[in-house]
Amino acid sequence: MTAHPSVRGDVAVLVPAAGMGVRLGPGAPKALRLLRGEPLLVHAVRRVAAAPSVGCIVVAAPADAVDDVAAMLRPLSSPDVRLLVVAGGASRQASVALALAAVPEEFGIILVHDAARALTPPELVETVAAAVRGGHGAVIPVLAVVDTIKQVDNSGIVVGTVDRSVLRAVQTPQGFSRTVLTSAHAAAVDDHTDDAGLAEKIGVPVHTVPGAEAAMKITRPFDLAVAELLF
Ligand SMILES: Nc1ccn([C@@H]2O[C@H](COP(=O)(O)OP(=O)(O)OP(=O)(O)O)[C@@H](O)[C@H]2O)c(=O)n1
Ligand SMILES: C[C@](O)(CO)[C@H](O)COP(=O)(O)O
Repeated sequence: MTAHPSVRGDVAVLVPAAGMGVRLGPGAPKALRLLRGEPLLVHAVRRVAAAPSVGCIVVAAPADAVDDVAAMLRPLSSPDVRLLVVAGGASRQASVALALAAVPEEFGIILVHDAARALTPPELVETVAAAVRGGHGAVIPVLAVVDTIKQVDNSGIVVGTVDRSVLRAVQTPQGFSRTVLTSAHAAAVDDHTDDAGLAEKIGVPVHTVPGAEAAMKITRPFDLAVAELLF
């Protein structure tokens, strides 16, 4: 991955971690489930904190686990990286909004990540931060789509084949100037699966950078097994 010059500590990263992990199956909230003996959230925050640009991390934890999560993450904080934990909300978007409200005023660049992308390399955090620092108001990491994509109707019959050359699979962290992210959330009228979708809604151009295979989202049991192997 390309190395970028970075400015130590000018970036805040929001880590929504309040989801239940329904698709992963029964158990603790997904961010607290273990990968090689440590919670997914610990893996994710450790990698974010290792990115030189990051000066603050705000985690949105399950509401009944805020104190436990703060204690769990305390060893990852340092004089260079402030760590805050707030209670998350009923949707990812609500959790991001609650974390955003807690970001100290001095941070003008804000990235939004997923605890579920536990193995995201610090270099990807740097790449996204550098693109925002370079003047893009909204930045997302993307990968090419490798499968053929079909559109189907309600009975499962194929309606057509989509041109995959114009499609991208979107990852996190997604990066924003503070103004764009706060305006996008303030204008939100319905739920979106990512923050760039909110920026699109207010007419902000969204810049893409190359994603990373290791930034895969752990969603289903198969993904957790893959992450164990990748580790
Ligand atoms: N109310 C919610 C829902 C999701 N998230 C977070 O948003 C990220 C991406 O969501 P996803 O992978 O879909 O997690 P879950 O919502 O936990 O998964 P599921 O839909 O299978 O329950 C995760 O880190 C998750 O913890 C959150 O902070 N608050
Ligand atoms: C934000 C995200 O990870 C980008 O791919 C994704 O949209 C989250 O979606 P989910 O349905 O909440 O897993």
